Amino acid sequence: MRVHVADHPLITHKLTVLRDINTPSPTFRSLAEELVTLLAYEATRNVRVEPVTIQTPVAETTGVAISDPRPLVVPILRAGLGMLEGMTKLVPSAEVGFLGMVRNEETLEPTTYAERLPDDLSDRQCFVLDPMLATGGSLSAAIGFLFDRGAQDVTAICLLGAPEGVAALEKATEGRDVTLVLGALDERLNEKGYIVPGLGDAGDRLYGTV
Ligand SMILES: O=c1ccn([C@@H]2O[C@H](COP(=O)(O)O)[C@@H](O)[C@H]2O)c(=O)[nH]1
Ligand SMILES: O=P(O)(O)OP(=O)(O)O
Ligand SMILES: [Mg+2]
Repeated sequence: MRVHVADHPLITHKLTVLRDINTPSPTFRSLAEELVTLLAYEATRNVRVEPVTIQTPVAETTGVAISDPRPLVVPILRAGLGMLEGMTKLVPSAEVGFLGMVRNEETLEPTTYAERLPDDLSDRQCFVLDPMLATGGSLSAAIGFLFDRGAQDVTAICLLGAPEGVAALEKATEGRDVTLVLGALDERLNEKGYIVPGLGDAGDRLYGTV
C-alpha cells in the first residue's frame, strides 16, 4: 500500500479549524469539502487519461481526457458524504456509488446497512471517501467490496488517520493495488476507538447530531 500524508500549510491550517470543538457544523462542512478537493489533487495523480484532439480558437492541438471506464467515487455514509461534493468538483465525470456503514460503539466492528455499487467493477479505478481511518475496519471492508467486484485499483482519501488504522488497512489489502491519501497522521486511538487528537465523530460534527 502506498501512503501519502499531506504536507502543506493550507491543509494543516484547515485541519486545525476542523478539529476545533468550537467550529460549528456549517463551517465544518465547508472545510471538509475544501480539504477533500486539496487532497483529491494528490489522490488523482494516477487517474487514467487518454489523448484527445481538440480545436482551440487558434489551432488544432492534443490534450487528454479521463479514460473510460470512468472512475468510481464511493463515499462511506454517513461521514463520507461530507466529502463527496469536494471530490466531484474536481472529477465531475466520475460515477458515484454508495456504501452505508456504521461502527458498533462497543465492539468497533463495522456493519454494512446500504450498498449501491455497480455489479461489475472490472478495470475500474475507485476512490473511497471516509474522513476518519480509526481501527481501519470500515475502510478495509469497503475496499474489500470493491476488489471482490473486480476493481483494478483503489485510492482511499481520509482527512485523519491513526497509525493503528494504517497498519490494519495495510494488512487487509496486502497484494492489492491500494493508495491511501491522508490529510494528517494522528498519534493513536483512545480506548473508545476515537482518533487522538482527532476531531471527534465526523458524522456527528458534519450533521449536528452531537
Ligand atoms: O475518531 C473517530 C473515529 C472513527 N469515526 C467514525 O468511524 C468510522 C471509522 O472507524 P474504523 O474504526 O476505522 O472502522 C469512520 O467512518 C467515522 O465515521 C469518527 O468519526 N471519529
Ligand atoms: O462510522 P460511524 O459509526 O461513526 O457512522 P456515521 O458515519 O454514520 O457517523
Ligand atoms: Mg459517526
